[in-house]
Amino acid sequence: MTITCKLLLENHAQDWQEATVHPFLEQCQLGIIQPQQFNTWLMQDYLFVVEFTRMVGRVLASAPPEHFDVILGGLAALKDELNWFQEKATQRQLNLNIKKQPTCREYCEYMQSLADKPYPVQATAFWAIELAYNQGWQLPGKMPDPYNEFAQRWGNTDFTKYVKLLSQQADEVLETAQEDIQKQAEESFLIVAKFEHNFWQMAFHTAQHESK
Ligand SMILES: Cc1ncc(C[n+]2csc(CCO)c2C)c(N)n1
Repeated sequence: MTITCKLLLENHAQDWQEATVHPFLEQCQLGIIQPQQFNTWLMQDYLFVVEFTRMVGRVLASAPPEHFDVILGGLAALKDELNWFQEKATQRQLNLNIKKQPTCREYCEYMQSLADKPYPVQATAFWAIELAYNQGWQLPGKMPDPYNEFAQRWGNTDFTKYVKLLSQQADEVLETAQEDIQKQAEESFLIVAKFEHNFWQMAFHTAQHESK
């Protein structure tokens, strides 16, 4: 049987729940997240998005030309995204010239390792990483300021449509992929889910002295 993005979400509902539902996001929604927790997330996520941008560049390099439109759209959005992170950091007087925490570093190393994987595996991981934020920031419901800006950024309908297109592209190539490649795609989905959970944990359990 062919694996699809929908089936991955159905077959691994528990793992996906842990990736997208977390006290960090719930406490943003309640307006009670501590600044050092939020700032740790913001700074580490900037470093993550830098590496993610490189990953998307490599996904483009592996993709068939019919998939370029969507991926190039994603890369254009990342240009804006990186500038926006810098703006947010400046507003909060955060220095982005910092080291990655181990969880962030391991996730980034994993994204680098995807370069050696067949395109259907890369396309599945790419979709899963984007979906994690699309759902995670949307599920808790309307957030108070200043978190609403973050929730809107990744929970809005245009971003949801873009993530849907990513799933269609992944499904399309999974359909003709050999069984062992489908298996690798499934593994990549589970690894992304685990790293997403760990990333929330990292920010949520940050110690005060580690936040700057
Ligand atoms: C840990 C972590 N996982 C996923 C994303 C999702 N994401 C990566 S780049 C980007 C902008 C649009 O492509 C989005 C939403 C993230 N930021 N951080």
